[in-house]
Amino acid sequence: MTSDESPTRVLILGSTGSIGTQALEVIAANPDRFEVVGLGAGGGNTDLLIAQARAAGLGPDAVGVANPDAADTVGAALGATVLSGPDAMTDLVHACPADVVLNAVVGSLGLAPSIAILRSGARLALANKESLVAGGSLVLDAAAPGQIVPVDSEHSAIAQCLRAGSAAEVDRLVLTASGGPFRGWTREQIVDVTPEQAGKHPTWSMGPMITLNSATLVNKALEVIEAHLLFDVDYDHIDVTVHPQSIVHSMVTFVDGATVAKASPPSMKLPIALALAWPERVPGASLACDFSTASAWTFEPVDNDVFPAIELARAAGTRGGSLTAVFNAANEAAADAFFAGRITFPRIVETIADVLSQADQWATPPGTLEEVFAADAWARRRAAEIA
Ligand SMILES: NC(=O)C1=CN([C@@H]2O[C@H](COP(=O)(O)OP(=O)(O)OC[C@H]3O[C@@H](n4cnc5c(N)ncnc54)[C@H](OP(=O)(O)O)[C@@H]3O)[C@@H](O)[C@H]2O)C=CC1
Ligand SMILES: CC(=O)[C@@H](O)[C@H](O)COP(=O)(O)O
Ligand SMILES: [Mn+2]
Repeated sequence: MTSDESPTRVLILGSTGSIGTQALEVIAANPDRFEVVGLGAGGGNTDLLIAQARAAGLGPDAVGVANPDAADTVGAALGATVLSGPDAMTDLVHACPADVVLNAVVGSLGLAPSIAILRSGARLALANKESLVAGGSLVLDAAAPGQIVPVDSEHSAIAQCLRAGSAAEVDRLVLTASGGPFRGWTREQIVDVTPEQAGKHPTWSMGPMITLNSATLVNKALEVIEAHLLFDVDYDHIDVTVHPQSIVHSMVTFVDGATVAKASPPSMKLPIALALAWPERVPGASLACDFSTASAWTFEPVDNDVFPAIELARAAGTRGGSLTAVFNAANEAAADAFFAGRITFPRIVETIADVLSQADQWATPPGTLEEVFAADAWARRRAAEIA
């Protein structure tokens, strides 16, 4: 960016979450480069949202809150009604012209906003991987080339590695996984895992849902689907390796045998800043690796017997249609049941498998968003019944 350019206008959906708050820190550190034009959230933390809106100098017309009661609270504090209700995020996209919209809400409820962002012509800085996994080809069809820029650390890493060669020169994508808090555990050991144990990620501080997904390796399963969709690489050319240090964020192996890796200490500020400024890098976004002291980076295979989620996702993704939406929705419902103490930790992924085994009707490509929503709703119902 040159000094005579105006700042990039950024709208943040999910501003009160882990990604949203880090994005606001990136923006606050670069006021000449970025400007916040709107904020949206669920309504679980009205004090924070009000403080964020005031700090950004936003009026109520640039704020959206899904929960209507929370929206009343936020509106009262900001002096007028804010956008509210289940469509508040898409309404916000329509109300706030932006250059970049960061979709950092959690879950497949991010799908309609992702489509609205793409239709608005803004760049979609995509943290909400569930919207891509659920919407699949519908999301890709709504996007212009290069309009979706990944925020997810692995996919941001792959996008950076791909600068080293052409698409035709790519042999394999290699996603790294931390392995989660139960790496090395047996099937017997994971039976008694509690939500509290599953909420302690070894290397990243993140929201509760993605932290649980990392523990089951469902997060990596969703990321394999995400990588297939974003980079148009077949499932049998996408590998996962367990890298407990979370410093190498993913790799690309090219046809001549070269593997290009992207490394940095675990911080989401780097991929967030890069997605907001894409294709430019933001100086000082994150610390760099320190090679003046000894360190070890290790890689090991995934234990697919104890953690079968990735193999399930490959099978669902390879069969296609809305089965990836079914996978994600079954997981969201099973995760709710686990958090509520109704099922054990291994039953989360077993529930996904059970739901997928009954989901043949959803194997055809969806023609409309409504078909995806129907698959999503069906899978939640089946998962709740099974759980
Ligand atoms: N955290 C991380 O490091 C990473 C996250 N991601 C992905 O980014 C997304 C966000 O994750 P994370 O920040 O950890 O999640 P958090 O749980 O920390 O934050 C979720 C955000 O979504 C908002 N939200 C919840 N329900 C709604 C709703 N109905 N409408 C609008 N907004 C809603 C929450 O608002 P409220 O506070 O009001 O409830 C909150 O702002 C997920 O898809 C995750 O997989 C990807 C890579 C890394
Ligand atoms: C930071 C990020 O992108 C997360 O998706 C992270 O990768 C989760 O860690 P796991 O590798 O344990 O799933
Ligand atoms: Mn990730």
